[in-house]
Amino acid sequence: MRHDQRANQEIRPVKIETNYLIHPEGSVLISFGQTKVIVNATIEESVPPFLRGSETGWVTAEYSMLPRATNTRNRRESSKGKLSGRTMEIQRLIGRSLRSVVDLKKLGERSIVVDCDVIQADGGTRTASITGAFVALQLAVNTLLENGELKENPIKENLAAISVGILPTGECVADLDYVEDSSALVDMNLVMTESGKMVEVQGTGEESTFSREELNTLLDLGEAAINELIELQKESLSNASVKLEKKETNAKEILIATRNSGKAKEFEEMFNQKGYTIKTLLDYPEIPDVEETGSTFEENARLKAETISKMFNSIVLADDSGLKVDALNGQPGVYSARYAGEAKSDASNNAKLLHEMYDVPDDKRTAQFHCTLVLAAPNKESLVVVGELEGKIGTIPRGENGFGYDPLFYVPEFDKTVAELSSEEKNKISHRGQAIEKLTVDFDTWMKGVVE
Ligand SMILES: O=c1nc[nH]c2c1ncn2[C@H]1C[C@H](O)[C@@H](COP(=O)(O)OP(=O)(O)OP(=O)(O)O)O1
Ligand SMILES: [Mg+2]
Repeated sequence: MRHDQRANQEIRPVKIETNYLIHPEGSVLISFGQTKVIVNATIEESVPPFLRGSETGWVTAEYSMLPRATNTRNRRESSKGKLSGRTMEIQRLIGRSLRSVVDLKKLGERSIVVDCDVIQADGGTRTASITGAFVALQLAVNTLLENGELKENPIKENLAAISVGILPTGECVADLDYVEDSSALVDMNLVMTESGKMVEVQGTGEESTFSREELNTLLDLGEAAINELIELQKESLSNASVKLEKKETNAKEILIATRNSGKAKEFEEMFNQKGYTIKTLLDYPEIPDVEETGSTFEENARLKAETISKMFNSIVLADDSGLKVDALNGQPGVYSARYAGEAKSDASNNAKLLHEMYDVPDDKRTAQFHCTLVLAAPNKESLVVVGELEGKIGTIPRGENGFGYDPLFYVPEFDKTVAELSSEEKNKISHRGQAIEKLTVDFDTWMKGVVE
């Protein structure tokens, strides 16, 4: 009898949670009883030097264990300054195993890096890593298939791994936990594919020997367990794609990477009219601000859209806008929000603008509101559109509507400032309204590239 009452062929309860973390292209938390491993797959658009120009991809893995994954604290390998032989051996095993089921030509000249981080160890961490790594790899490949980067699935078949062994009682068992593993007479790691092909058999007599017949029994136990694991992998992957489809039927929601409530209100009005609901970063207070380090509206809008799109692994729109005053050589431009300082106060910005413009005569007070919109999706070239509104800088603030520089932006054709226009009137003529109209025109063609 096993110490935890399992039957000899019985594996521990296995759970595979997909999309565990939000940043990686493929992410999985896999647990075998108390053994828990986080596996993340990352797509990189480059390959190791020996494959450059070969149109062949690469799959590789790294393995590590947190200090308190074990009963007593293990020093981090990073603080020791070198990887142990065990770590090297395990990460090579994981990489080899994954590559055995990937057609690297079909993957194209890109790499998938699979990180296996053991957060709790209770035996079988390398086999749990391999079984989870396959799922993370498939999830990452799915993102390439979904956004059209890949036309054909490079994964040939499923792959999983299990440990088997012989206990001091002479019994052959599957999926040893730490207690069993530390006293086992024979210890074996088995990696196999769905079609029953072997990828790796690592069997060792620990101060003991085993017969050919025992080897056969171990292989049978392992094969049965691996088939079970492959079923679980498939189940978790199909649940993950159901979630994705649900996300797509919600596709009428668009995330806008802004924290400006004035912009948010205008986007909401304009997108609601087109049958979309919106979310903004005001709904995600925990996400840090994206630093606007660019020197053009486009650079900043790209920074905001592409950073948040990667983070959410979804389509994201960003707006970078501002006021360009001719008499000030186009200033404040990209610095509009921070014109009077990092506090980003509309009142101080308007006061500073009036001050800078106090001696500029009426016919030299021309200005433009500019808006660049960038729509970004993971692994896809972004869509960029712009809109501009011509006007003049007033001498006293007028009107209560809108936000930002609206009370000082005079529109001759209405004989009003933008802050005196209704939101409907503003949206029809504004830089943002014009940019959204252009976006609507280009959206369908761009979108086709996203879902194909
Ligand atoms: O329709 C407008 N009416 C008046 N003022 C406007 C408008 N559109 C932009 N602006 C001004 C406000 C802000 O001073 C700057 C945008 O700076 P910008 O970095 O794009 O936005 P932000 O930092 O307020 O929010 P976020 O980056 O989170 O979208 O231009
Ligand atoms: Mg900003």
